Amino acid sequence: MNDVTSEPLPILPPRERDAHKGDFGRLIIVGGSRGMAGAPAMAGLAALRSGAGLLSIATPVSTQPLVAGFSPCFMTIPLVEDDYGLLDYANVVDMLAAREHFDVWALGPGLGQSEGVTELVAQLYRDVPRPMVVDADALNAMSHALQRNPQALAKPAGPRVLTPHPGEFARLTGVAPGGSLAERAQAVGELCRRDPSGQTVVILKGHQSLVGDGNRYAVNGTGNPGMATGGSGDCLTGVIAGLLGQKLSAWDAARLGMHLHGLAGDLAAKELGEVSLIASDLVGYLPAAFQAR
Ligand SMILES: NC(=O)C1=CN([C@@H]2O[C@H](COP(=O)(O)OP(=O)(O)OC[C@H]3O[C@@H](n4cnc5c(N)ncnc54)[C@H](OP(=O)(O)O)[C@@H]3O)[C@@H](O)[C@H]2O)[C@@H](O)CC1
Ligand SMILES: Nc1ncnc2c1ncn2[C@@H]1O[C@H](COP(=O)(O)OP(=O)(O)O)[C@@H](O)[C@H]1O
Ligand SMILES: [Mg+2]
Repeated sequence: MNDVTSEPLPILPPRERDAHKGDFGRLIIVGGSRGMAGAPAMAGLAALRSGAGLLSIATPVSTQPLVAGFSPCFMTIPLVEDDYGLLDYANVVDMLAAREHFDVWALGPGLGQSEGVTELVAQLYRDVPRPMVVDADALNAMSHALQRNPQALAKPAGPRVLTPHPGEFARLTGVAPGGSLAERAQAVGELCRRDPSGQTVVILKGHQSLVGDGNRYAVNGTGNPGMATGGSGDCLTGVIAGLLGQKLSAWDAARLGMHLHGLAGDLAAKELGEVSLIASDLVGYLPAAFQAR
């Protein structure tokens, strides 16, 4: 199977002298819940380090001040929560109303699992006409949505990049972790083809992460086991969203995002040693990874 670099990786165009933040994407991350404020924050920092123009994080009201505290660059949107700090149905209408305002959406980091989360994620997945990264608990929400509606992944209103690790992939597809590269690629292809409109790209993460769109497949050659730590995947979500905000296609943003995310992990491991790698190191080495290409 080809490496993600076998097909030339896209080069981000030089920035015009009169560029402004709107040129590089207005992103929204829907994530976070009580006890998991870090996940959307790591995704948000990674998105900004990857070049996004503007970033908002929509998160339950009790988590909002914690998320906002991670960076002065974060704008935050409070979401109605239930008694457990998880999203309430009430958010669906407001968030759908925002679907035209933001250029790129990323759903899931730290979102938690509840009826309200499943309802909100399933409707945003179907109706947002913009590129969207779907990760973590948003993938778990889509697993629940599929039980009610087997067509929940079909014909989304815009391009989708799904980023499951093997556990999330197994919940979504019933395909257990492991298997050969060819078997994993076949399972990824079947998941992509749940969307006959051909707008879905899937990254199956872990050692030898692979990306597919139902026709093309590629494996990522960067990264190391030092990245097997909480927050690494949240960071990848942010990188891909940041690249989508700079007008890369879903396929190109996934390939370049995987390559640079793993390169950042390799640079960090070289400097820090693999065992000491934490997700915020990954975020810190992203600028170097973007330069190293
Ligand atoms: N600081 C924060 O706020 C953080 C918040 N986070 C947020 O937590 C939420 C839950 O996400 P999560 O991935 O932590 O838990 P979960 O969905 O139960 O899956 C874990 C299970 O899946 C499996 N598995 C995973 N990888 C595998 C592999 N390579 N190969 C094989 N199996 C593999 C494995 O299952 P096992 O084998 O143990 O049965 C493992 O136990 C999510 O919203 C995320 O954003 C985290 O990002 C951390 C930092
Ligand atoms: N052994 C490994 N080698 C290379 N990359 C790895 C390894 N283990 C994990 N990763 C990478 O780290 C990230 C882990 O994602 P995920 O499990 O979703 O983390 P989290 O949800 O805790 O942020 C993925 O991008 C995966 O490819
Ligand atoms: Mg994850």
